[in-house]
Amino acid sequence: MVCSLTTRLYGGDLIKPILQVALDLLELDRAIQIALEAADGGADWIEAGTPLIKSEGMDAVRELKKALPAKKIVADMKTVDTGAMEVEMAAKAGANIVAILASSDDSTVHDALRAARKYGVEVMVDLLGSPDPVTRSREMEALGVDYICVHVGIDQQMMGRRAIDFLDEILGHVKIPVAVAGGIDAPSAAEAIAAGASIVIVGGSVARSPDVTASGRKIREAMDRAHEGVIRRERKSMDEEMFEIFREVSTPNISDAMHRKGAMRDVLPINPGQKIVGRAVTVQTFEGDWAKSVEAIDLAGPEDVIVIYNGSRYVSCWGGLATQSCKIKGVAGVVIDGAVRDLDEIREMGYPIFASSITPMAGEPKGMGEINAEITCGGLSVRPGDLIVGDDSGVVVIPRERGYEIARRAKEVEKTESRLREEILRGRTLSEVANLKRWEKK
Ligand SMILES: O=C([C@H](O)CO)[C@H](O)[C@H](O)COP(=O)(O)O
Repeated sequence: MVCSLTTRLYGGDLIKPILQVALDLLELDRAIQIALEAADGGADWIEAGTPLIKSEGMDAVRELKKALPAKKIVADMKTVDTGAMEVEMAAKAGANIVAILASSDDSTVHDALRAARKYGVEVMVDLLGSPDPVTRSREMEALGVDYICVHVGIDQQMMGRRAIDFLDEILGHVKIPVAVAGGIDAPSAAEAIAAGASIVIVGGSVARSPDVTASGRKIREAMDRAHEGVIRRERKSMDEEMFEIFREVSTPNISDAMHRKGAMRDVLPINPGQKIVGRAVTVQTFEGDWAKSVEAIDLAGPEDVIVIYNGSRYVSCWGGLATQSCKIKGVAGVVIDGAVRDLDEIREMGYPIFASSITPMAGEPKGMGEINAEITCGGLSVRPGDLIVGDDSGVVVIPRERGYEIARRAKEVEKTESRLREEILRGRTLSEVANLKRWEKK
């Protein structure tokens, strides 16, 4: 669908779309550096993100204003009470715009507006979590706020919600400028401007990028060219998106996204350099009995990983012929809590197999056990349909009901690490960029 740009004429001048870069990190020194790079990349406004404000207080606003005196500083307070107090503190620290929550009581909005007018700052109202955003945005406009922010929060994004879908609901219902925030990247920034947004708020796509300036420029250019016409991207299914992300991120990223959980013990790659992503087809067998393991090949497909509990380190339930059969069938890979053999053949085929031990001795096809029951593999419970990702660091299990969410969160971990790596390459130590001395959990 081609969206034509809604030209917004305020007082006769076409308003250039605003790029606001949000600094949602905990360390102020890193935030200042990223802000300077974002300004070089075309950011018009700089936002002291809520996590930064919670971590550093109003020093976050003070130091950003000091570093970039010519830029508008937005304090994303997400105020929900004591409107005047929070606006006053942000204004006195140097903020030009203060963000409050639309879900706050009208008394808080009135109080915030009174302080805003007194201290010469503007108020942006964030629709995050509003049960009736259209009605509430109209009410906020009537109360006199300066901007409306259509916002899908980071946790909501991890569940698949997109700000651009939500934006269409609001535009056309208010006359004041509308901002959009929530997982915005260059294509969705262009879509937002073409749909009629006046302000695009970007956090992770810029602030967690190894090259902040280049990422900012890319979004700036997309916004400035939106008037040429934008093709709104067809959304992939959540399953497609999930598999795509799991193929991109590492098992350490995934484990971190699950708060350092989900890794199998003593199950390692037989063929280094291989990656597997798939849904578990589980096999419960007994020492050396390889019948059910092989029968599982008949049930498994290209997006499946056969996960076997055989329980013996000394009798193999898997070898070259089974691997050949899997490869021909196109099964994504095999994970075995147990022994494997015929390594020369398996390595020759370059097929992804993970196992806990190696032996030349096989057992018998007795047919004991079952397929697609819940099993324990590598010390973890694995249910049919759970997501399995394996790489040179090992194998992780993601509960099937959290697959998409964990994929998205792992992608955020990967983005954060890419920025930290850049700062280490510039000469800082890991403990400095991670500010370990401050955040060691006592
Ligand atoms: O307001 C934000 C969020 O609630 C964390 O405080 C972010 O600044 C906003 O979502 C923009 O960040 P991205 O979604 O990473 O672009």
